Amino acid sequence: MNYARFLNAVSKARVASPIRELTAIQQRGPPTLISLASGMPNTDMFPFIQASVTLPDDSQLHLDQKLIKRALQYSPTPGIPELVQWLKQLQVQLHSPPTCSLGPDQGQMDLCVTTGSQEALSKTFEMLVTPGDNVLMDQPTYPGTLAAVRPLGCNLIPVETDQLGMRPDVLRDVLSRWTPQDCKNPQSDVPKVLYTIPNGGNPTGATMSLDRRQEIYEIARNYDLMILEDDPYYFLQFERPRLPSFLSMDVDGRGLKFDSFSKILSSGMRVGYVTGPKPLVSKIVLHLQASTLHTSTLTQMILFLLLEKWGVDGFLQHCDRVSDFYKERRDHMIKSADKWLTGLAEWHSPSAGMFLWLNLQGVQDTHKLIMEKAMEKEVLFVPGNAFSVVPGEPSPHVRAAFSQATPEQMDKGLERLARLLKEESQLS
Ligand SMILES: Cc1ncc(COP(=O)(O)O)c(CNc2cc3ccccc3n(O)c2=O)c1O
Repeated sequence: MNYARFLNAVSKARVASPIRELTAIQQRGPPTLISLASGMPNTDMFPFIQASVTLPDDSQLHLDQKLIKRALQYSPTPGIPELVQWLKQLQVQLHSPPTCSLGPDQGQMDLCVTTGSQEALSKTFEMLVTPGDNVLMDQPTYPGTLAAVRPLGCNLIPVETDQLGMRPDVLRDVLSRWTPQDCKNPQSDVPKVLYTIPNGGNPTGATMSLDRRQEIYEIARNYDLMILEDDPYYFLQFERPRLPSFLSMDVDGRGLKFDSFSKILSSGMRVGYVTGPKPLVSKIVLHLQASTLHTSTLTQMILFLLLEKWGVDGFLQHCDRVSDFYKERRDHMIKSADKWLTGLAEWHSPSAGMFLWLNLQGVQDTHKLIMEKAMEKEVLFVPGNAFSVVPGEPSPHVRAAFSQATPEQMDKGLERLARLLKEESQLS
């Protein structure tokens, strides 16, 4: 892979921060190392002596006086080494990335901890996108990604999805404006980046079939596309075994995988990790060095203590429990949808994630209906136009989340929506 083709001028101009490099050297150095280099504060002045977190089995994660001093101090930008190592081993065990066997400059698998996958996504678009670029995206898609990429002045090209995720036939049709040879022409405006949410898509709940993943990867090879695999719902796949990731089939080193602990351990801890080719992950690290410096050391330490205690098997058992929890809530939501919305809306039962994508019959655009009328009925959804790649495009859809509401609240909420739809149809 020629990674220089994908970096924009800003990212090419990023160089290592000498101070951050010294932090890394100092942290790797022997205890006998005397450093008068870094401006790290003296931890003796921090008013925190110990910290403990209690787990469901009443066991404790404990940061003693020595550990908490480290946890309250600056740490390496890519993440605290023990957490980075644990996560790399997790990726190898789950995905067997072909990129592990590539050389460092050829796309060897690397990984960086980020402050939520949202930070990784925004830094990645800021690394890859130049104003005027054509960028391929799931349609509809996650508004947080649209918020990150839209201001960069690129041309977002929607690629329709259905209940099986991004449609390869539509992708081929979109790309037919160019030829595969165009990717060898630096002057061509052929797209270089494809963004997709393969599991439990936000907002559609769609999970991409294996055939489509393989077909889309081949299209990406043919047009030399980078695949941004936004995957916060990977562990919320309700069926096992989980479907293979793009990371697991990435023989070229053309993918970046964005993982998150938000849906499985804590959204407020703000810990995500991006896995991908070393040349690109290194550039993301440089961007972090010039912005957040690193994800909270304290948060990383608490997370690592938990993962070290659980081990991979224990972690995956926890993920299975979480997945089963959302599968049961999906069942409640579908049962209520069948009861109240049959004939009024259409939907597909999601096989992952926490969202149901409702197509409201006879409604041209749900925005006004939801923001005004539904509020009167005291029920809230997200109107479909919030997820459209094309700004302001009307949508007959609403996104319903089954993550927090109780089964009774889901049932009452969909009943209220049904009543609203019936009233509207009588008025029209
Ligand atoms: C596809 C996709 N990619 C990345 C992210 C970001 O995850 P993180 O940074 O690792 O926590 C998300 C999080 N999605 C949402 C977040 C959220 C936060 C407050 C309130 C509402 C929220 N709603 O509705 C969301 O969908 C996502 O769905």
